Amino acid sequence: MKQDETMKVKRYDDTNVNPDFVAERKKCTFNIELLTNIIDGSSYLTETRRQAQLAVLNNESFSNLPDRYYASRDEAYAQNIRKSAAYIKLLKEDKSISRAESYFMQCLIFPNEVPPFSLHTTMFTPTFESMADEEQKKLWMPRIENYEILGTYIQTEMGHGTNVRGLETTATFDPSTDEFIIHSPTLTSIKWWPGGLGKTCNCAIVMASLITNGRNEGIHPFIVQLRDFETHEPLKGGLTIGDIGTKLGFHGMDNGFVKFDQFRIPRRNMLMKSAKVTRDGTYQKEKKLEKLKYGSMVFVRAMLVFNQAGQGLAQAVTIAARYSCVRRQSEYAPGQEEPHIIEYQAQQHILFTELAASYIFYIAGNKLRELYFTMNYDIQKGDLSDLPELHALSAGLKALTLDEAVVGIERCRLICGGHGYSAASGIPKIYTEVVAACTYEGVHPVLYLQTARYLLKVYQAALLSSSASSLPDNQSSKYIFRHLHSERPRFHFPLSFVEIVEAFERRALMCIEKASKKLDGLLATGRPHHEAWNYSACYLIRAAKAHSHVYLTSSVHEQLETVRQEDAGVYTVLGQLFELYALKSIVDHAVEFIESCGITTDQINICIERIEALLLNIRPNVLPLVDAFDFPDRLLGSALGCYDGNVYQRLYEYALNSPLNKSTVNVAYFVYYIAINIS
Ligand SMILES: CCCCCCCCCCCCCCCCCCCC(=O)SCCNC(=O)CCNC(=O)[C@H](O)C(C)(C)COP(=O)(O)OP(=O)(O)OC[C@H]1O[C@@H](n2cnc3c(N)ncnc32)[C@H](O)[C@@H]1OP(=O)(O)O
Ligand SMILES: Cc1cc2nc3c(=O)[nH]c(=O)nc-3n(C[C@H](O)[C@H](O)[C@H](O)COP(=O)(O)OP(=O)(O)OC[C@H]3O[C@@H](n4cnc5c(N)ncnc54)[C@H](O)[C@@H]3O)c2cc1C
Repeated sequence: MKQDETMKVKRYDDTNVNPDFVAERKKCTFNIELLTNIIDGSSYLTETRRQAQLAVLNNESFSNLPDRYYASRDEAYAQNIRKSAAYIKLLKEDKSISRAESYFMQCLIFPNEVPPFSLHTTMFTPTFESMADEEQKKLWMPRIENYEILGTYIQTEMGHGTNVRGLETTATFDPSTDEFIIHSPTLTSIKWWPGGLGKTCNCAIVMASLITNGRNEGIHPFIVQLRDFETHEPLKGGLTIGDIGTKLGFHGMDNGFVKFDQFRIPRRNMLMKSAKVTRDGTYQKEKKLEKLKYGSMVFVRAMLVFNQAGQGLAQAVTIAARYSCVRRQSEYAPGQEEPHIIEYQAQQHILFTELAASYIFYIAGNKLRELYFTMNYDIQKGDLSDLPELHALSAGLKALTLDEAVVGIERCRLICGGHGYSAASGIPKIYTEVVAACTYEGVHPVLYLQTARYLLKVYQAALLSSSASSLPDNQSSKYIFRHLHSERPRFHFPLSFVEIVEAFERRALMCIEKASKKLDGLLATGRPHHEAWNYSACYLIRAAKAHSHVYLTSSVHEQLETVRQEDAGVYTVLGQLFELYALKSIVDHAVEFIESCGITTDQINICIERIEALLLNIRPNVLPLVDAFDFPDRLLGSALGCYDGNVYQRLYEYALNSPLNKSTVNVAYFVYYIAINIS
């Protein structure tokens, strides 16, 4: 990005700050900047992010409507298109903007929004790059990269989402014209949901069943032009396209539908890296590369851990923490001033456990992102050996962290009392965006079952081997080999960090063993595999969740070991958050830990006591810990969560801006009530 040397990156504006906040911030015991660097991934990324954010704040084309929460759906969409146009213009003009910079800019330009063009960058382009052959890339990529082509990813249909193999849309090869005919044969086969399809994108990757020489060869990707590049009108020849209507959130996004009626595309629009249809209609495929077609789903799932679970929960926690340090309520001691609600242990228990979770998801999410890019490098070169691991890990972690994050966001809203229910708190918007991610890119029971499928395979392999040496170091399931044939240790309380990680591993191994036994038991009664699998689902899902918890604890523990060498203050606070998250999970799943680690109910009670001690330890640092997330006020969009803590003034301004306050007597009231009463 072209840097403006005159722009100085200032962390926060320290003028006009609520005196309660000034006092709170003085209690800080650690170096906030260092912690921010850890959350971002490095000091370089912190600086990159701040420069990118500043560029957005200083650019008027990215300004929002006077108040985003009062926008109608039309206004929200129009605003997103206006900002998208300015953003894409900027990316085209300044080719030096890096991927990370553009990502940071996008987050602030579209706070808690998935903008209409986002499928172009997150799914359309990655799928095309991964599935097209070299000649196709040469032909299409220049127009994709300069946004002349704006694409979406069309997979889900009205009748099928999870079962990709069950999709009904067909792409039938017609050798007489050298074309594929894309067709929606039924009402349920209408493509439904793709982001940006309704009004915005002019092209798409369409997933459809390939039929040639009368044979159905299964689901394949095709690049399809949907709209005219000049007029933006849907192309003639068999397309009905539109927006699917209002949803729980995503108001600024045109999720769409498309019905294909014998719509023709050239044969070479089939993406032909791993499979192709020749001019005479012969189908050829490279079996080894078949699973590449699932690749963009793996990418987005892996990114959602830090981007939605980590960041979404961290934003809600920031808002709830700041508000809790301003809000005073109830008589704590007779005759004394009402305390800030942060002083109530009940408040602290919810707030600090969610604070801890947000740090865990952020840090583990960053590690998963790095792992994805490392593994994907080989995968794209044709070595798919890491794909099962990456698929299992990203599926399980997407599911677990988002499951926990949405509950956490809602808990944060609840502990803000009545004002949490106002859109002005910013939390409802965060919730509706993050909860969408629990559905898109795969519903969670299904994803957990994918992870479990992989775990059972690893477990079977471990039963046959006594050493883990056959597994590469980066395999998150290595502990299965390590612990299967080793003695369970005696755990000491309070648990050390190393013991915490081993306890999670032992619990996961037990859950995997139980799932395997359950499945084998059902198979032994003569049930067919699909039925035995279905009636083992509860065990399998428990195993997948426990395994995902292993990754969370072990990757954050690894980070802690690095921090220990660097800074004692940061190590202490991060250690407290790690311990709090881990102990709360142990208490929440006490039965599994008692059974797998040979610990007693008394020792669970020690964990409960330790949690209470940790709440006291964390209390002085609560504002600095959320300040370390370094969220600009504009990103949070919250009257309760602003850096300066001037909550009441902002709430009042928000109410005064309500469109209902534009008149003293509302027209509808006049027409339907006063007028009728008068007559
Ligand atoms: C600092 C800067 C960084 C920059 C980062 C950028 C940040 C990006 C932020 C992200 C923002 C996100 C915005 C996104 C906007 C919304 C996008 C929404 C898009 C969608 O929702 S698209 C539709 C998604 N649909 C689904 O997810 C459907 C779910 N269903 C499936 O995935 C599969 O069909 C299912 C359930 C896995 C089963 O399929 P099936 O055919 O039945 O397969 P099998 O079970 O028989 O398994 C076959 C075999 O394949 C393996 N498998 C399955 N899936 C995958 C996969 N994805 N990858 C690899 N391998 C896979 C499976 O394990 C089996 O293997 P075996 O060896 O056991 O046979
Ligand atoms: C905001 C949003 C954006 C989206 N964007 C896109 C997009 O850009 N492109 C696109 O193609 N799609 C998109 N989708 C669609 C999304 O990917 C699907 O909704 C999702 O994959 C789930 O499919 P489904 O809706 O058909 O649910 P179903 O598959 O019908 O599942 C319904 C429920 O049935 C149960 N179930 C189903 N199958 C199983 C099973 N095998 N085992 C156990 N339980 C099962 C689960 O409880 C599941 O929740 C989007 C969806 C949303 C909400």
